[in-house]
Amino acid sequence: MTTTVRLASCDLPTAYGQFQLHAFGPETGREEVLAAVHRPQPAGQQNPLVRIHSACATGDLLGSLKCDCGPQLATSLRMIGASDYGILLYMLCHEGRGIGLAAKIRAYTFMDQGYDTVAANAAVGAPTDARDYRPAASVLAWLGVTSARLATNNPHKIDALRTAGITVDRVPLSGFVTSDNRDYLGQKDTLLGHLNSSGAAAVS
Ligand SMILES: Nc1nc2c(ncn2[C@@H]2O[C@H](COP(=O)(O)OP(=O)(O)OP(=O)(O)O)[C@@H](O)[C@H]2O)c(=O)[nH]1
Ligand SMILES: [Zn+2]
Repeated sequence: MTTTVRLASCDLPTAYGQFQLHAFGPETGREEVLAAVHRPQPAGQQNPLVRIHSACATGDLLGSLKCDCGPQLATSLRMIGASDYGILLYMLCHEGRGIGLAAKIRAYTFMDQGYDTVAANAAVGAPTDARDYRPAASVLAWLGVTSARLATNNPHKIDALRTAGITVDRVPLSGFVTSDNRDYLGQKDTLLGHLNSSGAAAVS
């Protein structure tokens, strides 16, 4: 595995609050993780609210109703912006559960024919999930995070941080169900082992 290093930083005022941005990636190559840190009193709070968000151009940018990424991202940013210490890790390298945008779009055409999300990935020759969370753990280590409240329904993210020595409490981030994403959210629970992605109660 290549080492994840900080490539650039700046301050950024946003609709959700003031953030410090850091781009991380391998020493030679493209950036992989955008870290947005909201910490109004830098010396004070520990145990940040953390969201590790896998890039989803269709959901995050276009408002796709086929998944829950868009509302999960907006809700996370609202929660982080309202917190005393919060961190969004936007995983640029995790589009399509790590298989990339083109492969995800190809998989969507199979899902439109009735394939579930696992079978659709297989139909395009892609693994079910190709995400590596070690860069996210490296970024949190760089930020000095030793314990976190992680907003997720995905147990693999929790396991990855714990393996890296970070203490994790889970904050559920579910309930963003639409008629278009209902089947997919159910498949996340039954096929991918997620913790009630399709649950009724949304985090506010
Ligand atoms: N291959 C594939 N990727 C998808 C599909 N729908 C969403 N994605 C991608 O899945 C990633 C988000 O994963 P999810 O399983 O929705 O959620 P998660 O990030 O694992 O878990 P949470 O932390 O609970 O949100 C993003 O990179 C999306 O682009 C799909 O049908 N096929
Ligand atoms: Zn999505």
